[in-house]
Amino acid sequence: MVRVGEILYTNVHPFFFYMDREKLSAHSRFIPSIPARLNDAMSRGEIDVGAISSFAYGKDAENLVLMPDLAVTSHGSVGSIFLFSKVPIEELDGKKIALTHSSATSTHLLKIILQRFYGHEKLSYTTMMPVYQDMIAEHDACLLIGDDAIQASWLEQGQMYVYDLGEKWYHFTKMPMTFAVFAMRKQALEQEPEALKALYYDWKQSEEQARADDYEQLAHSVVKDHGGNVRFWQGYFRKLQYRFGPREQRGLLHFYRLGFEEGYLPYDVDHLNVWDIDIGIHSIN
Ligand SMILES: C=C(O[C@@H]1C=C(C(=O)O)C=C[C@H]1O)C(=O)O
Repeated sequence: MVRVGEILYTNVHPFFFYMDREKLSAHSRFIPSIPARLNDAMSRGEIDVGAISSFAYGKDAENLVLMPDLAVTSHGSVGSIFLFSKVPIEELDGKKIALTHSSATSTHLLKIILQRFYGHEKLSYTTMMPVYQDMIAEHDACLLIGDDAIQASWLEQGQMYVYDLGEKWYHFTKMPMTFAVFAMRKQALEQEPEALKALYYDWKQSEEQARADDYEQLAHSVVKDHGGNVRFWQGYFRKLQYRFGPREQRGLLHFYRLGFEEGYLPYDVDHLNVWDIDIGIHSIN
């Protein structure tokens, strides 16, 4: 049985919406959670495959392999990873920032942006539950991701400075930013290649079907759970990129390089191990 991590946020829904879960249940068990929990479960060997934070792949790269061409990426603004701040971003030095406990990529991305790109030196970070009002009550700024960030942006009435981290990353690097990757444990690939192939083809097919429908059916279902309207969600999905080609890979390697230089990664992740279904694992740098 393959244990499959399923991120609960809307941004990964295109991959899961049209999956044939009944057919897959013959060999796969789905475990839904927030990214940070799935990252930990993957590194402890409690799940075998699924979407995790791209940062978590960097931390555990030697034990993991990436599924080809699946990711959650933005080329510029992402629409659901926001820093809400009481002061302009240039004035955040010396201030207190609350971070959502659900993220690994965006929390490190924020630190890189503030420290490396804005040159801020003295920041205090507190990791918290993603409850906007609590976070902002005692801090100068807070970082939210996923549906929590979207909901907070709807609540916020224009009193705060709101920064989209995908846009900031693009502004300073001119590169895309990959937030989630689909990774699997090397051991699982040795033991369950056929089940992993079936999952891969279903994820790919689901994403293609969602895109071919211009995300309409998917958006209708998201409105029921999260509010908003169909056009909003269609626009959100259209803007996100679900490919993981050479440009996205270069952007991710650049993120790892900066993460290593800033001391967040224990080693320089200078290549990605990607699964080629016909050939096996190959290294990209
Ligand atoms: C685009 C997003 O990407 C998510 C951000 C993640 C992180 O910061 O660790 C992890 C998984 C992604 O699905 C989002 O949540 O808004």
